[in-house]
Amino acid sequence: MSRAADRLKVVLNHLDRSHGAVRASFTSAQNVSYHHPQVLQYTSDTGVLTPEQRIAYEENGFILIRKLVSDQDIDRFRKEFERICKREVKVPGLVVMRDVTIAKSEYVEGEKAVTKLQDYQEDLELFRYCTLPQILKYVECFTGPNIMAMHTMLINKPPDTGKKTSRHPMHQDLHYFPFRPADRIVCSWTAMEKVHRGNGCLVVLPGSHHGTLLEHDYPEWEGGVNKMYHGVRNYDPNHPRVHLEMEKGDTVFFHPLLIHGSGMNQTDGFRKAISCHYASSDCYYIDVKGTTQENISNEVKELAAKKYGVDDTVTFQDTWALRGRLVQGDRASM
Ligand SMILES: CCCCCCCCCC(=O)SCCNC(=O)CCNC(=O)[C@H](O)C(C)(C)COP(=O)(O)OP(=O)(O)OC[C@H]1O[C@@H](n2cnc3c(N)ncnc32)[C@H](O)[C@@H]1OP(=O)(O)O
Ligand SMILES: Nc1ncnc2c1ncn2[C@@H]1O[C@H](COP(=O)(O)OP(=O)(O)OP(=O)(O)O)[C@@H](O)[C@H]1O
Ligand SMILES: O=C(O)CCC(=O)C(=O)O
Ligand SMILES: [Fe+2]
Ligand SMILES: [Mg+2]
Repeated sequence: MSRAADRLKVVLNHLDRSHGAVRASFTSAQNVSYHHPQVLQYTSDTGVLTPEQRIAYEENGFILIRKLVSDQDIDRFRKEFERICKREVKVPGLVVMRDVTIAKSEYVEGEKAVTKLQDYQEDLELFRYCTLPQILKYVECFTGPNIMAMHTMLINKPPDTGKKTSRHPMHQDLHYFPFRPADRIVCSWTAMEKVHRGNGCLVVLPGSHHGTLLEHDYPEWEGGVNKMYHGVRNYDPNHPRVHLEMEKGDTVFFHPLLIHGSGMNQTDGFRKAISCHYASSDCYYIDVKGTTQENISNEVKELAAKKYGVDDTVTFQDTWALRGRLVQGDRASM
């Protein structure tokens, strides 16, 4: 463990023994703690995360919990995914995204054409993922007790066609979110099968969540890039990278500023994962005009205009408020 972690651990032990001050500083809206320095910024003590796990998240910006979701649940999500691809169910608001090379070439039917389902919140069977008690138990450590499911995805990373478009460029998810504070947002990402370097597992830059939101844009990739797959413009190429190899049911929770992406799928199977971004319902919307998020906000509004046939009185924030679903506690400002 690093010296910083050693120091955190000493202070944490001290605080746990004293007045529950870590919890107090976390729940206070302003994070004002008059008598103690705020040692743990990212998690609260709900008795779920061990001190070691809290320190690890503090340092790394992610935490991996093995076998959190059962095989039975994952098999149900997979079945529902197949039904959706075969168009046996129609889900309001769902975006079925096809890989850019597939979409622009031959006609492919069924799940082999689908790279990602986005916004499955109206599908009761898939949305069950966002309400699983064992997931929410962890989510609460990051968001606090009032929890909204803000963004839902089922990723079906296709075998690469040779153009490397199955990659997802390195990015921070906060780029897409017009709400704050960032520390009260967390992504839960569950492997639906074994994911490894060969089929394009998640790649993370540990500790990058300590930085600020960076400028994002389309990477200059010769073979093309999927719609809205923005990447961080400049990140330190020497920053250590970690490939998150996971088994079916393993779940990673990560901070929205953590720089991450996924590599090419070099196998002939479709690499599946299901995810949900949660936020405290006490978060608030921000205006992204004049910020680095303006580019994605314009793309989303343009898409929303086409998809819902609405005009530009629908704001980037509205598109989020419409999709968000309360999963625990009370709905406040979101
Ligand atoms: C709201 C953002 C939320 C993100 C939150 C958290 C972090 C997540 C990080 C990400 O995942 S970023 C990626 C987010 N992706 C999306 O939000 C989904 C974007 N995709 C879509 O909305 C649709 O797939 C799209 C509108 C691009 C296409 O759907 P359509 O049903 O209109 O497809 P169609 O096959 O009719 O093709 C229409 C045009 O789009 C093109 N197209 C289709 N799939 C594409 C693709 N994947 N990339 C680029 N272009 C694509 C297609 O070639 C064609 O071009 P042309 O008009 O030039 O002929
Ligand atoms: N040239 C590149 N520019 C920007 N990002 C890249 C580039 N090549 C890979 N990446 C991104 O880096 C991350 C990790 O990729 P990684 O190197 O693990 O996969 P890969 O290049 O597909 O395969 P390999 O493991 O064999 O190198 C992914 O998010 C990927 O999109
Ligand atoms: O490749 C994946 O499964 C994750 C992609 C990702 O980070 C995202 O969609 O935000
Ligand atoms: Fe992401
Ligand atoms: Mg590489």
